[in-house]
Amino acid sequence: MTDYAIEARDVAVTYADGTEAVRGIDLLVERGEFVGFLGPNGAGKTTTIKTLVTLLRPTDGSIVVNGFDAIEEPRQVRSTVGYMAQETSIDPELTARENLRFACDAYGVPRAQRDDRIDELLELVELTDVANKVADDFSGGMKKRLDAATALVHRPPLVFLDEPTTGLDPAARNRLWEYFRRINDEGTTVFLTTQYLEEADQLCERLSVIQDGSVVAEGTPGELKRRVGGEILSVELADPDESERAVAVARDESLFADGATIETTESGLAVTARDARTRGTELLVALRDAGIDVIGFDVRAPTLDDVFLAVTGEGNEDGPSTERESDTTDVARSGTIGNGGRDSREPTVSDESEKGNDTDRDEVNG
Ligand SMILES: Nc1ncnc2c1ncn2[C@@H]1O[C@H](COP(=O)(O)OP(=O)(O)OP(=O)(O)O)[C@@H](O)[C@H]1O
Repeated sequence: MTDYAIEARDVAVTYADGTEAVRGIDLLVERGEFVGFLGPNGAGKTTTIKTLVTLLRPTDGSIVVNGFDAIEEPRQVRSTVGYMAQETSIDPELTARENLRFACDAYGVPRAQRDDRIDELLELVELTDVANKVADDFSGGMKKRLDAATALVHRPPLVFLDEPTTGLDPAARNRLWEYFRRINDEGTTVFLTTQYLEEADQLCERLSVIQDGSVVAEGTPGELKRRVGGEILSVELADPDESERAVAVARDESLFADGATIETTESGLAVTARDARTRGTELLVALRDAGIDVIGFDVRAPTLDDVFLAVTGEGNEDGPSTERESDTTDVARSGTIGNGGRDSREPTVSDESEKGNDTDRDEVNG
């Protein structure tokens, strides 16, 4: 048996309108790994996931998931993956238990195993106490936990989580993290996309960053941070209008090692350099000598936000600023996890269609 949960090579997906959403990416995910797939809006994350779970047919390339060919054996792929889509798949009019029963039907879980499986999952996502309440009364976090549980009724060895915590407050997000860690500890391979870089940092062993349909960086969170090239010294000036002059001072004095990046910021300047910490005081002295007042400074290790900015050239404004929804609110009927007007039951990976029957795949070229 192959050691890989996902072996995707040179995968390209072009939509019918000509949009090249994915342009020749390779992804190798070992069984049991927890990997993250990051990228700005529209980078191609969801398209990639939909292709891996066989909802979309690649225009080019090869995909093997859990040892099954995604084009030749989509039914087998679907029976061995769980997919928690960005759009919720739960029916608000059904109870938590009924939603899970529906998912068991859809995934063909043998009748004799259903009750035990449902009890087990309700316990895992801590919804046993509200098992018989309708999902419409659940908070955003509870709905997401139920959503995650429905993706696991058939005990898939590989689960895809597409921005699973978007819109949740930190407490609700933490609770879901715990749950994702637990399923991974139990051996499930997890493929996560997120716009919260802290989430990727906390959970993922390995990350791929995608931009404009191509993978632009790969590595462990630590490797990616080291690639930023040192630490970051931020200097706050009394008069931010002096930023340009402060940058010129920092550059003129050649204070920092080759490869340093010295840029203006809203409040002053920032230096990314291997020796940012050790040469920082010299910069402060040089600024004082130039008559530039400094009111604060800070040296820190790079975060994934810095990595994201360095490799994609884009800030991650969508992440932390996303509308939030409290896990503790009793009724938080969500507008943040919309299904885009589509029937939330369709398409799902539980569809039993075989190769050649593409009615459940989104429209793509090729
Ligand atoms: N059905 C479709 N037809 C045509 N183009 C599409 C379709 N779905 C997505 N796209 C385009 O493909 C590109 C990749 O979209 P995709 O949804 O995969 O990105 P993403 O990284 O998941 O973004 P987000 O974080 O916003 O969900 C975008 O340019 C998007 O507009």
